[in-house]
Amino acid sequence: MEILKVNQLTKNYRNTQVLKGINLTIHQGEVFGFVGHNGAGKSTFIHTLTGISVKSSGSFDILGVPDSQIDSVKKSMGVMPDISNLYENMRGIEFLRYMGGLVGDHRSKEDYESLMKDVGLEGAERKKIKAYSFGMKKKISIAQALLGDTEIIILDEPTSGLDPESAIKIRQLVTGLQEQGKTILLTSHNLDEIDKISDRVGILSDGIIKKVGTPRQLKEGTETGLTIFVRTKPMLHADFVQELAEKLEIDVSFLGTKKDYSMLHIASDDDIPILSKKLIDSGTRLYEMKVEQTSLEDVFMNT
Ligand SMILES: Nc1ncnc2c1ncn2[C@@H]1O[C@H](COP(=O)(O)OP(=O)(O)OP(=O)(O)O)[C@@H](O)[C@H]1O
Repeated sequence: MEILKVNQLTKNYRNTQVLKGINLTIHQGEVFGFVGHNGAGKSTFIHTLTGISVKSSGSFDILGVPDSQIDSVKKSMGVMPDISNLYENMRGIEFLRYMGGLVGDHRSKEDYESLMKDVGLEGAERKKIKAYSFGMKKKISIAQALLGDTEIIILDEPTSGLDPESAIKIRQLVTGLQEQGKTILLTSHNLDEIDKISDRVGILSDGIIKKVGTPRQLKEGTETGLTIFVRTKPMLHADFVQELAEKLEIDVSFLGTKKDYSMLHIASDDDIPILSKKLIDSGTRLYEMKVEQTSLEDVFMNT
C-alpha cells in the first residue's frame, strides 16, 4: 500500500527554488532514509509534507488523501519537532502528557514513563526540559513523534548529537516501530546508520531526488566494476592514473583520496595484476592494494 506519493513537488523561498520537482513513493512498513548535504532541502521537504510550509507547486498524497486536505491526515503522522519548539518550563513527563493530550493519546503515567525509557530518558521524567542536555532534548522530541500511535513517523535527524549508545537505542526503536507496521521517514547525515536501518534510501541533490533504491541497489550502482584502495608513495593523482589507463589500455579511473589511500575504480579484477605491475615498474612504491565494497558514503559522494 502506498503511504506517500509525491509528484513534481517544488518549494521556493523568495527567489530560491529549494525543491525542484520531487517524485517519490513510500510504501507501508518501509523505513525510508533521506540523505543530502547541508541545505539540500530535507527539512524543507518534511515541512512541506507535514503542513509546516506551503508547497509552491506539484502535489502529494498521504494515505491516499490529497495535499489540499492535509489537515485531515495530520493525526496519522507523528512528527519530531525541532528542539527549539519544546516547552522548556515543563518537566519531561508533564510535556509528553500535555502533547499526548492534544493528539488524544491518554495513556497511563506508567506508559508515559515507559515511553521515556524507550528513548533513553529514564530518570529524567521529572526534570525540567530547560535543564536537559542537547541529546536529551533530541530524545524527548523523538518521544513526542511517537505519541498518538500514528501510522507514519517522521524523524528529522533523530540521532544527530546523540552518544553512540543512545543512537543505537534509537535505531533499535525505529526497527521496533517498523515491526509494528509503522512507516518511517527519517533523515540522517550518518550514512552507515542509513545503510543499516533503511529499506530504501533517497539522495536529495540540486533540489531533486537524484538516486533512490535499496542501500544494496545504490551500492551496486549502475556501474559495474570494483573500487580499489591503493596505498603508495607518492600518492596517486588523477592525471597519473589517466596516463596509466591510456598506456595500459585498461578501464581505470581515479575517484579521490581517503586518508592515505587513493581510490580507483576498475572494470575488472583482471586489471589488478596489470595495474600493480605497472605501478611498481613506474617507480611508485606500492604498500597496499585492497578491494573494498562501495559504501553508501561513496555513492553519496558520487551523486
Ligand atoms: N524559512 C526559510 N526561509 C528562507 N529560506 C529557507 C527557509 N528554510 C530553509 N531555507 C533554505 O532552504 C534551503 C534548504 O534548507 P533545509 O533546512 O531544508 O536543508 P536540509 O537539507 O534540511 O539541511 P541540513 O542538513 O543542514 O539540516 C537552505 O538554503 C535554507 O537556507
